[in-house]
Amino acid sequence: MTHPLEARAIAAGYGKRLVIDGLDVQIAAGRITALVGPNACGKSTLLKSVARLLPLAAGSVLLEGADIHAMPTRDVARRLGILPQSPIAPESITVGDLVWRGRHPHRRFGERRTGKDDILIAEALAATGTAELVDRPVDQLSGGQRQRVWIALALAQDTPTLLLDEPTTYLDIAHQIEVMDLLADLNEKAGKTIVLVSHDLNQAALYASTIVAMRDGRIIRQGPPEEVLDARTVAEVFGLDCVVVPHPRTDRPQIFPLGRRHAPQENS
Ligand SMILES: Nc1ncnc2c1ncn2[C@@H]1O[C@H](COP(=O)(O)OP(=O)(O)OP(=O)(O)O)[C@@H](O)[C@H]1O
Repeated sequence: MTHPLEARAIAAGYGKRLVIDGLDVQIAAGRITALVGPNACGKSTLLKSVARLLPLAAGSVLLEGADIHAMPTRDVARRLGILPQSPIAPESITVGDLVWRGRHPHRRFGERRTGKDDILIAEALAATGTAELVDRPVDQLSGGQRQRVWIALALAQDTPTLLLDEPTTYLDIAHQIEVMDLLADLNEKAGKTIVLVSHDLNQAALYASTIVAMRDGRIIRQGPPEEVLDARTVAEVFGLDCVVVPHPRTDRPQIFPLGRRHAPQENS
């Protein structure tokens, strides 16, 4: 089976320093995959590398089975939507104009905006609760409003695969659930493949069917939350002692940190 996205022995970093080196990952089609791990372990670097936002020092990335580096940019943008960690909007752009940019990869030069564009933009604004912000300049929004507008842009792009770097940062708890429910819905109903970076292990456990746990630029464990999110992995990846209890509704593992771990990890 062809994976929507696959990294083969990739190396990437900044300047001469490689953050990831010889890393393999296969993203399952039609699933939600969460990348978790401590600050600076390389989650964003991995996401940017597979999205072609960062050059590879070695290895290859396959998007729907084809070498992403050999693909025209427009073709990549039709297949892959990405929400980077700190996206920067053009100065004074309005919400409506920013979300409209999500439609650009789908049109030829000079082609007019169509009814389908209008529908997809309206849907993206409605799904993210940003329709009433449509005429506001993006740089005057709150952090949470802005984050939802960027998600709307990624949705308007209407790609089969979405990569989202910490999509719920800046969001209050209700909006976090709203965005995660929206992603779950897109995954279930539209079959979208979703890869997200998350610092919230419990949220990742609830929504993702695959957890990829990273440390020091390497994948330490990968699999369903029930298999990956145990006390041993949390100790190994984050250096924390914790208890794991099943979520009362879903039975998915939920982590309660007890404190930093002082004992050597090998003795766990
Ligand atoms: N633009 C950059 N230039 C130089 N070094 C960078 C750059 N971006 C990231 N790094 C470094 O690469 C390493 C991995 O960073 P990365 O952003 O991939 O980590 P992360 O796991 O996403 O972290 P966080 O959870 O803090 O967002 C870090 O040491 C970081 O300082």
